[in-house]
Amino acid sequence: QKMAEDGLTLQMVRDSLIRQEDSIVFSLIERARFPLNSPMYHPSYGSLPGLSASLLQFFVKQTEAVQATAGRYENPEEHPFFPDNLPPSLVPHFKYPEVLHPAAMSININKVIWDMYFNKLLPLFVAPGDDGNYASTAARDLECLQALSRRIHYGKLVAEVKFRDEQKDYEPPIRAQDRDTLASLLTFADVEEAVKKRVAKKAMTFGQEVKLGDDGGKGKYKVDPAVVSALYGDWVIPLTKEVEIEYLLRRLD
Ligand SMILES: C=C(O[C@@H]1C=C(C(=O)O)C=C[C@H]1O)C(=O)O
Repeated sequence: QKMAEDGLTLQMVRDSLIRQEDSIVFSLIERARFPLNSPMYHPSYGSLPGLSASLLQFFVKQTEAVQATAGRYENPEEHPFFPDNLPPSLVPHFKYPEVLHPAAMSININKVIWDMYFNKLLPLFVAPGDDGNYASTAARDLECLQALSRRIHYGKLVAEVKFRDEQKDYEPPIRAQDRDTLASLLTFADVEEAVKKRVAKKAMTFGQEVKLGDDGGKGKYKVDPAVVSALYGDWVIPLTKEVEIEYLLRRLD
């Protein structure tokens, strides 16, 4: 009956995930303009009023505080990386559609996304080196993190539509808190394959050198399409499914 209210369909949710691929690929391309710039990831670089935090951590916390004040986290699609002690929104309340079960609010896997991004992904697509552009680089990192986080937590909406479409199939494994059965119910291997191929193609299309006349830089991309495909196959898709499962486990609470 809720379905009629908000008209949400699996196709709409998938279209949004496809659109979000653009943001993810572009944010990776923008980050790849800068080398690793590792000093900003070391705790106690500079003299920051955040005690032992790295410059990057300081940057993210301060930016999230500003964005929280401007209402960013009022949107159920947004999840902060440092949710503790965020200031309240100071803008008038916007009535976002209430689509999800209230338990969705308790799910935030940004710690896992943070570790994956800095420890695994980053070294795969940025050049080594240091050009001193730490603030710009930190801003690009946060763009990547936020785009990835939004996509992965979109799993809540994916799970909600799948649950509504096949409530009878989902209820028994939810009651049994059976993760494996839920995982196989919500998996569509053909969709996953298409996603991995499409993001590689987007990395080729968006990351090519655009030239007039001769196609000089053929085969050279700003971010390796194979890395983008692996990012999705190894982390984005599995983490989206993890969010889907966490949501479904609480769906009947
Ligand atoms: C997101 C979905 O659920 C699962 C996860 C996918 C993904 O993260 O891209 C793709 C297919 C499903 O196995 C979906 O069905 O679209």
